[in-house]
Amino acid sequence: MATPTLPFVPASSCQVLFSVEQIRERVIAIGKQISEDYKGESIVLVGVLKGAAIFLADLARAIEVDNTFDFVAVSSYGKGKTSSGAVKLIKDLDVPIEGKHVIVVEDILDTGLTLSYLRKLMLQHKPASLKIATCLDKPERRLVPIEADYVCFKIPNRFVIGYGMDYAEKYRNVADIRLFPEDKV
Ligand SMILES: O=P(O)(O)OC[C@H]1O[C@H](OP(=O)(O)OP(=O)(O)O)[C@H](O)[C@@H]1O
Ligand code: HPA
Repeated sequence: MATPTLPFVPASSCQVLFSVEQIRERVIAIGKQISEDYKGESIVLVGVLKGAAIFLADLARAIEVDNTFDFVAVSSYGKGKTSSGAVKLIKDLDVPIEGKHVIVVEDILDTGLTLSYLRKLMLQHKPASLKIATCLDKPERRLVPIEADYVCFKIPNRFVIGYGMDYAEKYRNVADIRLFPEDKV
């Protein structure tokens, strides 16, 4: 028997948590903060595919200090909304980060498993410094102790979509950030 597929939930039926304007304001503020913190330095932004691609694109343009970017890819959530707990590296860095000021850029810090795995991995490359920037932080869900240095918004324990964040690979293109209905997963 074929596996039943859930009906598609249109993004328009999901409640807006943060509007395009609210996101823009916070990204600009974080970009400004980073520009002050790294005045006179060069930084490497390391985006975590795929979710962070859109936040990184906006953040990089809000940062005034010299910056380059690279991407890594890890996976733990697969097609669903719950983490399998096992983080796998799918794509490594393309450029060396030894001796560089690195900021890992994430769309969301949830259980912390992804970022604590990545932090260890990045530290093995001996960067001059390592910080974390995340668009969203869901502190109630944390399973391992890790905090971000730059956070656009702290959110409650609800599954969100949009601005790069997916449910089963969909909704990444939604321009704002929305709550995914709890009864639809
Ligand atoms: O703090 P955690 O519980 O580890 O969750 C955060 C991670 O989960 C999502 O990635 P996902 O594996 O869904 O891949 P994606 O970026 O391609 O959506 C998100 O983009 C973060 O990387
Ligand atoms: O709330 C979420 N939405 C999308 N992806 C995620 N990865 C961890 N938490 C989330």
